[in-house]
Amino acid sequence: MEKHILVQIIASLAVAVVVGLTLRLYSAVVATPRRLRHVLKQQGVGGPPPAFLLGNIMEIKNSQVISAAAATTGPPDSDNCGANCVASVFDEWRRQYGDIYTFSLGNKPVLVVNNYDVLKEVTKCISLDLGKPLYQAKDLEALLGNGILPSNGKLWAHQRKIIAPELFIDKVKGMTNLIQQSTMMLIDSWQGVIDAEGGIKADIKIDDYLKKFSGEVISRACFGSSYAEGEQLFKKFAALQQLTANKGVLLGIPAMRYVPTKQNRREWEVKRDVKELILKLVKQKSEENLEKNMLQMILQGAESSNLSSDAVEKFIVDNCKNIYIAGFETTAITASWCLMLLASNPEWQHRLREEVLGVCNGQLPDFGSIKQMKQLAMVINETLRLYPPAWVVSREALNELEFNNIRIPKGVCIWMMVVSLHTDPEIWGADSYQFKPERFANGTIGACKHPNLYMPFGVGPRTCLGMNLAMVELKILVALLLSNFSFSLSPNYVHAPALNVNVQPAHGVHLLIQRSHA
Ligand code: HEM
Repeated sequence: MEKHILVQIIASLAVAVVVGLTLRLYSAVVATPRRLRHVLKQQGVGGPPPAFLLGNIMEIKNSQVISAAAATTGPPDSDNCGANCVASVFDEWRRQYGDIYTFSLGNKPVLVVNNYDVLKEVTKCISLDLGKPLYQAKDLEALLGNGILPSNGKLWAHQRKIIAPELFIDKVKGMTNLIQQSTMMLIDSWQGVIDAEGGIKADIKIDDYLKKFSGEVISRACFGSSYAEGEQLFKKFAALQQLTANKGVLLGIPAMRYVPTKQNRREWEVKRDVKELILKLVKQKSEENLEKNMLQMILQGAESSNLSSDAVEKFIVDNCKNIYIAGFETTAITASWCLMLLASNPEWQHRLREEVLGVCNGQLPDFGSIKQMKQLAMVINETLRLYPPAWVVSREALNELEFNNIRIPKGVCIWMMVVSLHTDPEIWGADSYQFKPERFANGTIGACKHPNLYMPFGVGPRTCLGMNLAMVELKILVALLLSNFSFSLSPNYVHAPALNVNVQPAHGVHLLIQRSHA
């Protein structure tokens, strides 16, 4: 009899657990997203109807496939810039539903904001209630962990306090030598290819060389190692990034990241390898007892945080991963796009070379001289306008917020479509899709109607910490390359901006590189 009662109790408990879990799942997947969309709809914000579980992911995915088919050979068409590879479906929704609309990323409602008054308030908001989307921390866990890029609240503030001073402009000034040396290594390798091909010019796919360059700079500047020492690590990062990008639509599906699919198992394995490699590097560098660099600061920051030893390890590994990932590919891709644009616009290439040679007067470009290269700054700004590596700046309302009388309930994400805003004719004028660096002659303020909507480095308190380093790095690199070579597009170049994690050239950038004075 007693046994019978026990079985009944266990069965009732099991039913209660199953019902509880089902209700929670229903709430997370159906009821909450529906309620959030309803709150927005009541305020006149519409959008495409979401499909069960996937939301609108398939429409976005299909529009990217169509955009990828728009690849062209030769110089880029005036409207085939970064905006072309991502924005088609978003532009269509904007036409249909207006400047503010909502779509669903899996079960997550996302508010896309193109309205300037609302954007003005979002970009100025400094509240910790406007944070990074929580889905990013979950979906990109293997890649970013809980480092500075996806974290929020007190943890984020603590990480920023540790990392920011290491990237202040006076610190970057001290990195000029190593940037010059890393560029000279790149120049030597291109000279070598040219020599092997007869000594005058060579057809070179530049992307991997530029990645090696930016990897060298970030390894030496932030971690006191070299690209060669960190090479294995960079390869693992690339593998992790590719595994994340391969997930495509699966990324948005709730709980998919826990399923031991072949892809997920591979991701867990690479993640373990990355952790081991970083910890080995940290151990080696702290034993060398060199001058303090970012690695040492992250180490100190972790140790002073009253964390358990596992948590200290995680803090270090996650933040090292974040710095590498934030600064490595973004800078390399910008350099690729910049050289592609200079190769397609010989008159600008000529103007910049004249400027560099005039300012440097036979010396290497350095921190002082690059400040005088106004046209170089204009070209880099224009590159980042047309091909911003980060095509969207995203946030989540971690508590209810209000912008320009629009109530944004907790849990709604906000997307600022950088690629669309950077080419919006209302902001930049009728020539918004064209490469015209002269628009930046008087800085961002003179270039467009709403300067806060030029956001290649993001906005507000979460603005890119590596902006100074990236700009100095790009200026020294381009100035030195222009003093040594001239560039034209190779017949092998296929222009196809594509969306991976960043906006990048799908088939790489092939240039004919000729030795100057050859
Ligand atoms: C052309 C090169 C680069 C571009 C276009 C770029 C762009 C960005 C963007 C768009 C964000 C997000 C901002 C936001 O959400 O508002 C960001 C964040 C960040 N970037 Fe960069 N970045 C570049 C280079 C670098 C470099 C070289 C480093 C470091 C060595 C770096 C470190 C960071 C960090 C640490 C954050 C996180 C800031 C935070 O959340 O508080 N970036 N970057």
